[in-house]
Amino acid sequence: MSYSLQMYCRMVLHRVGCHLLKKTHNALGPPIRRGGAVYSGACGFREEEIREKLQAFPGGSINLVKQESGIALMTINNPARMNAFTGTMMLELQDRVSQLEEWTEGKGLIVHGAAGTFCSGSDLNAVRAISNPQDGMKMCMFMQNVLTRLLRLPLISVALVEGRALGGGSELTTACDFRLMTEGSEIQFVHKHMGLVPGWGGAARLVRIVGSQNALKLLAGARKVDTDYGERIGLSDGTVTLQSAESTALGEAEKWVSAFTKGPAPVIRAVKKVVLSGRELPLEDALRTEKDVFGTVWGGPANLEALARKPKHK
Ligand SMILES: CC[C@@H](C(=O)O)C(=O)SCCNC(=O)CCNC(=O)[C@H](O)C(C)(C)COP(=O)(O)OP(=O)(O)OC[C@H]1O[C@@H](n2cnc3c(N)ncnc32)[C@H](O)[C@@H]1OP(=O)(O)O
Repeated sequence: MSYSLQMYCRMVLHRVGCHLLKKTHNALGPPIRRGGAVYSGACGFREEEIREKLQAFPGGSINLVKQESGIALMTINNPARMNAFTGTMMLELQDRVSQLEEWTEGKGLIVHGAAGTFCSGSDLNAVRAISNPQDGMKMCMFMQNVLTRLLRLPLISVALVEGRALGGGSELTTACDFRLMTEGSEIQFVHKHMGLVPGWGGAARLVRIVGSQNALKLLAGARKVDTDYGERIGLSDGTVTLQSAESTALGEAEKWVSAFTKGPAPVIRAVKKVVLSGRELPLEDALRTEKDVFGTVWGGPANLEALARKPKHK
């Protein structure tokens, strides 16, 4: 076959391949599918198996209030155990994330702990009972799925840290867009002291938040992060101080996040989506996602109303 015929055939095959790839990409939508889990049956993850095991460890709850303001409050509630995650709380966290994925008016989320402390990680009684490698890996995959979906919610999320955030509790803080800490609170990745590394996705997210050197210090040193150090390395986005005798840390956190959720829900949710794809996707995928999301707000009610107002951004 002559060279020019070879080149022609290669060009045709290349064009057909690109066309099929483009059709597949458009059909599947952007790589970050709503509620995109990391592990599925396709990679041997049998969720029903771990759900059954986690059911055997009851106690505590994950409470959720979806407010008129568009800001939801999620409470890690197991105060007798410093808000440690029992098995049923892990399952409830998955249910609450599913509810938030369906909340189309939502704009923000504050995750906090009951009784003035954040969360002391997995319930050690449950951990001891599923300490074999197989069950440990299944729990790890389950919690990675749930926390990845939490971070990917089209809501601006804040972890409000009061008291202590330890182990899995420190990992939970990294599954929010922002972290606010109260005076005297501490975030500590204690995993090394447990002979472990993070398993709920906390290491992967921590590197993206504070950089690999700081992540190494926090994990290899199991270093306590207080408000000053947290702000210095970028793990904390602010220290919550009570403005009056009546104010509460939760109220101050709501004021803080409200600065970013003011505006129509479709626009705020679109902002989170384009930042999320910029954070997670290769450039060209992120650009395509941005184009898709732009198309949902361009000429929409908020855009047309703003144009009619002849806005002046003082
Ligand atoms: C992927 C990581 C993940 C995993 O591997 O699955 C983990 O998160 S492993 C768990 C990591 N967390 C810990 O190791 C924290 C252990 N707890 C503590 O260090 C301390 O309790 C504290 C959180 C620093 C608080 O100390 P203190 O103020 O002195 O209170 P107490 O220690 O007396 O605690 C009160 C009460 O709560 C129970 N508790 C606390 N944390 C847990 C926990 N993670 N699991 C189960 N129970 C917990 C503690 O036992 C006390 O109960 P009583 O003994 O009945 O009084």
